[in-house]
Amino acid sequence: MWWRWSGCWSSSWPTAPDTRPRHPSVTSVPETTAVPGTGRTPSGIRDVPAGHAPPDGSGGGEPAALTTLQLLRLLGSGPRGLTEEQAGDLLVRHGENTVPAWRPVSWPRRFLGSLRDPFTTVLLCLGLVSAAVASWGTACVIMVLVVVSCVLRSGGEHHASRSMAALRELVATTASVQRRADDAAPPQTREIPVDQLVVGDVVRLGPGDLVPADLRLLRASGLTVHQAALTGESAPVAKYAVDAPSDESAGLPEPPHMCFQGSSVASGSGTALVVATGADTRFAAYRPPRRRAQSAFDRSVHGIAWTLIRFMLIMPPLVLMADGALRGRGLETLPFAVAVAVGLTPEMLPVIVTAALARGAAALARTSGVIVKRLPALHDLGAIDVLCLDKTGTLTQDRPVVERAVDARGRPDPDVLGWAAVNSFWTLELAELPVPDSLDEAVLEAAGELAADPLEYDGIAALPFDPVRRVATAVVRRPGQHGTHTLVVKGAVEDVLDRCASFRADGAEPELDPATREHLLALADRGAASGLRLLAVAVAERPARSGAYTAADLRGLTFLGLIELRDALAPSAAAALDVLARRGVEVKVLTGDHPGTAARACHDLGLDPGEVLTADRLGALSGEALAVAVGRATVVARCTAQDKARIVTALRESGRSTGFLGDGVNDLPALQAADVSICPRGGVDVAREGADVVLAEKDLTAIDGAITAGRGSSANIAAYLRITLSSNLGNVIAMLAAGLLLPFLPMLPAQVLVQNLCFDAAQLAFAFDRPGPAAMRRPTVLRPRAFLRFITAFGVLNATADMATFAVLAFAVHTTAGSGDPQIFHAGWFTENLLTQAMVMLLLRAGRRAAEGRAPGPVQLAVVALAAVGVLLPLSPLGPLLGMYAPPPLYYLLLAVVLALYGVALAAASARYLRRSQGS
Ligand SMILES: Nc1ncnc2c1ncn2[C@@H]1O[C@H](COP(=O)(O)OP(=O)(O)OP(=O)(O)O)[C@@H](O)[C@H]1O
Ligand SMILES: [Mg+2]
Repeated sequence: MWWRWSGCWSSSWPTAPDTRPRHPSVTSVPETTAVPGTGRTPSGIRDVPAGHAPPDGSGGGEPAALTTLQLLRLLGSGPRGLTEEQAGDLLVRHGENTVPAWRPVSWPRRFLGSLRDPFTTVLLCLGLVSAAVASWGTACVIMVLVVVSCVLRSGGEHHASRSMAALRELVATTASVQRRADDAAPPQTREIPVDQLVVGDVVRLGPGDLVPADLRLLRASGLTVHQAALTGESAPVAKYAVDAPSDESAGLPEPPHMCFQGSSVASGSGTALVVATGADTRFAAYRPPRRRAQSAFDRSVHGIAWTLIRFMLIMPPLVLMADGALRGRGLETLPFAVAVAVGLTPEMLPVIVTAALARGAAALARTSGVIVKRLPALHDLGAIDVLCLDKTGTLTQDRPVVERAVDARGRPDPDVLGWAAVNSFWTLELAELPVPDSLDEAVLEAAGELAADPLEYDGIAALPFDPVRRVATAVVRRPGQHGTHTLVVKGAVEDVLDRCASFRADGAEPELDPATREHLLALADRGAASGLRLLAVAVAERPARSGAYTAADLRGLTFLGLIELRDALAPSAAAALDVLARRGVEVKVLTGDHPGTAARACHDLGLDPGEVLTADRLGALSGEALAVAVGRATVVARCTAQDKARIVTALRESGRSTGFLGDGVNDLPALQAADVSICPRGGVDVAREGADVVLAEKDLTAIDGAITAGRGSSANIAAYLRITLSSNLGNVIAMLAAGLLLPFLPMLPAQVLVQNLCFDAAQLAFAFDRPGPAAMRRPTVLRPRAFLRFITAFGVLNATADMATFAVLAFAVHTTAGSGDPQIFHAGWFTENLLTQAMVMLLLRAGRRAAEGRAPGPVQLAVVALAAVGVLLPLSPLGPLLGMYAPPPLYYLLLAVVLALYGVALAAASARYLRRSQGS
């Protein structure tokens, strides 16, 4: 939006050549501060091109080329941010910060979209065939079927997407913005919804934040940014503030002093000015397609659908040929053949899928505050058989408390805590992180009680904690000692020891030999084994200098000691782990922490840690070998973000449905790799934004609820498919057989279609069913082969009942009326079909033995309505219109016997099926 101000461009803004370091891997704060008024105002004068086109990906446009001061003036802002009033005006004038492509799809467009469904296409083709042979009745009924299913589907989808959008709002991303109540007031940092941001706002960035708009950096500290969504480059890129950019740096496609919407902060922090929002951002112009791999459930459903479509397409010619060959009938059978094919279509499948998932998701949000952001993720949740999670905050509460601080000899030493506090204070202070780390908070709190004062030192520079190096560094200066800088480092024990050359003990600083190193690692292992989290602390003195500090400076440190912190276990974790195990979900803990700490936490929660792996031992393994190694382990410790992702990918590729629960920047790649990504609401923005499922709290119990809801929805969808397809198949077999046996068409096309419409309408009730306990016990998997076996077996059973009906019908008609009337036959079979269908709906519900558990209201209603229509329609005035006359009373009596026998056979077969599917 910045070019809306282009009217006030001047061609004589002063700028200076860029004298900043090019690519500092770490930048100390004073060097990158680019806020005007700090005495480093640009000197030289140069012409800046006026009034250019909007950013076009060819160089970041003018915001990248101007000096910070010019840009702030141009946007009417200042380093302290806008006032609330200014921001309000700008918002009204230029609109919200939303990308147009994210706006919801309209109802009519959804309707047209639903016409593209393969089943609908096949139905439309069949309708055209009927119209071509002037079978108008069939063609009309098919059209009605198409319209009804499309209206239901697009209506359902529209409704579902609206409620999804409302749910997503609840977990929408916010931005930390710095604004002032009025001109005189000091700036205050607060969280606002991202869509309220305006050009000129000053925002704060921290690890895991999404870049909320296109930004120009004012200050940065160790900032690296993932730009994969824009550039495809997966490694984080260093970003730093530049007061007066050179032509060369401003001309780069992604200038180092600009951050663009669509990227996210990997490490470090920064303060930045918003230069473009909404449709004017570069991301709005270029939105890469985000395609996800199909989940196992989608693949099975698609596989089954396409098998059916092929079957439907060969059906009409088959019927025609058989009838032609055996009965000498010609093209007049075509409408019937078409109707048979239509009868096979589960055209309500998309409607049921959307309805079942949307209902499951809504119930989940209501009852446990779990928000499913992508509907199909709900059935993927139901299919999870391995759940990987991080330790901190999931198994533990992530509220660590310092237990003690010890020196290299293992003796309590308050100095160690004092230095740790200096490190925590100055990294937080200099890096301006929006939220402090829980370990830092704990250190500062404990140090406060000791009256240790980090303010005795002056902060020079900071290298905030980074999950790859696992250390945080502060550079400080003692008052009065201007010639010396002290590097204070704290972090994971192994990583700190790797950077130490000596250790402090009893006032001396002997060399750190391998034996002492082993001894110190053993000291840490002992602490970890009792469940403590550990931080090692080290320092080094260096001659003062003005250049930036980098990770390369972290060598030759002096080890001071360890801080031991206790992080209580999450109260509900033990019970939740137990439930997950009983539900057939294997849990794996992938953590960045010490193997001992992780193993102890698992042990205390009743999860056998077995052999504890560390990620470096998995280093060389990949693919299948990695999956096998991880398959045996419960804990993999010292994982980097990439290790977590590698493990999740290997598990997935070995055929397991893998979920991942994590909340940090170091969990992001694994979240992206998993079949289902789960993130608590308190997780970092970028994790929450990309997650499929957001939990109200980081609580394992909620996951169990979500998995159950997923299994419930999938079980209902599977039940719909099994019931519809087996009865449709049964009917087709019976129709083909009857067509060959009888001198007339066994069912008129219109009858086939009306019957089909009744089945479909009744089965919509499955979206409301509560599946039985058996469906909830194991991960839902739809194995197409087992599935096709099921529908064949039950289809044949159904066809047998139909044949028996033909026999009793012939007998009843023969003994009472003496003549076989096609209309009576049609009516008799219609009634039987709808009644058997009603029985099947009751007896083959998901995961239940016959008659186990009462069906919920909608299912009962649908069953009763279906049976009533079956019996009453042929007797009503509509009967003759559809070509049906009432059969004799004797028929109903005999039919009751057939139905009773069928019911018994169905119940026995379904019990057997349930036993076998549980056994496998
Ligand atoms: N703020 C910090 N300063 C210094 N060191 C830290 C800090 N936070 C964590 N560490 C060290 O880094 C190690 C790994 O931490 P990391 O944050 O990567 O994993 P985690 O969050 O502890 O585990 P999980 O992956 O289970 O969430 C910790 O064991 C700790 O020693
Ligand atoms: Mg974490």
